[in-house]
Amino acid sequence: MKKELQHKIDFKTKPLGSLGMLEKLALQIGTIQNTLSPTLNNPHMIVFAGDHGIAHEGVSPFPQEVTFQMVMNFLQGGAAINSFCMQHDINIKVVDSGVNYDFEPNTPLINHKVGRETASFLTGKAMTPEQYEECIVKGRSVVKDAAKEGCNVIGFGEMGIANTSPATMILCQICNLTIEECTGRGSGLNSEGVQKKLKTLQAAKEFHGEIEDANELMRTYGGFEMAQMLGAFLEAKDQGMVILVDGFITTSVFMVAAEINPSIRENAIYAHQSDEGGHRKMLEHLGGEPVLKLGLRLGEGTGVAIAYPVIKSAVQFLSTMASFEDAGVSNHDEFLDK
Ligand SMILES: Cc1cc2ncn([C@H]3O[C@H](COP(=O)(O)O)[C@@H](O)[C@H]3O)c2cc1C
Ligand SMILES: O=C(O)c1cccnc1
Repeated sequence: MKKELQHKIDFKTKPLGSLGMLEKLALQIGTIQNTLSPTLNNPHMIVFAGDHGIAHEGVSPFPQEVTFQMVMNFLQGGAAINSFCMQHDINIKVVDSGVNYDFEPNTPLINHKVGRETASFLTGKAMTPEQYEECIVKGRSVVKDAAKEGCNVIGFGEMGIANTSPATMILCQICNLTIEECTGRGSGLNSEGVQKKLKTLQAAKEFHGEIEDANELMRTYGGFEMAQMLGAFLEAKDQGMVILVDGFITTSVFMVAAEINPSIRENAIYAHQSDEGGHRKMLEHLGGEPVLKLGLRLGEGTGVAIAYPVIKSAVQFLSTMASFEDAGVSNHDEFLDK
């Protein structure tokens, strides 16, 4: 199929390779769907939210309650991710994976609460084995439901005050880097704040040591929203979906998914490169080329939603552009740079 797709791309009425990255995306999406005429159907953005015990250690400039306050904001349509999903007709769903707040029973949330917050990974494992397993199952079920609605392209977002800290621990372990090389400002720490975060994460690293097993790594450091996202990534691969990968936190989860199932990389499009320093290192590790580089450092899935129209353009040219033959355009190749 790859060869036929490349032929279809090369014989469109344009100089060879002139649509740049769109050509790579068209080839990838056609290969994922095993067709010369891929389509993107019912795009979904699933935002997982959860609270973190490590938030009490002063690793974020914001208090924990911002997690539930932002969840309310998502539900009222007022967050950045709502704006961009609305702009591009992306179906947004919000999951309470483990927020430290009692939402009203009729709140339009997917209620997958596993706990009120994880345990602080400074002094133990963030999750029990049972909580971790529950997260994987619940994350998978959200994607199964999206698949039933005809969704074949999906992205994930997250909300969880302090979650750049577990993402940092995961990066450090998988890429074999020092905590110093992986720690950044998160949602806006000043340099003094970064030093405090660094010391806390270094202490956690000393406490836990090396963790080779990917599931154990997520159970040790991850949030409920991150572990559910891991289940969701694995399910999206099993469903053959096009998977859109967002920023620093989401990509840390994706790296764990790629340790568990390396072939998931074939389905992944890296929406953007975040301004959080470690994100570039994650993309290098995965061998991923970001679609956009806009200096975003927000999360929520915003990079995915903003990149989505570009990804749509890749499928669009493949399905609607004429070939040289169709259009009667001459395709001389005497001086062609091949
Ligand atoms: C108002 C607000 C909205 C956000 N939306 C996403 N994040 C982002 O910031 C958090 C991670 O950064 P840290 O580890 O420094 O706490 C996550 O919730 C992430 O999604 C936000 C953060 C804030 C404050
Ligand atoms: O890149 C991200 O996803 C990110 C960066 C900083 C804070 N929150 C999210």
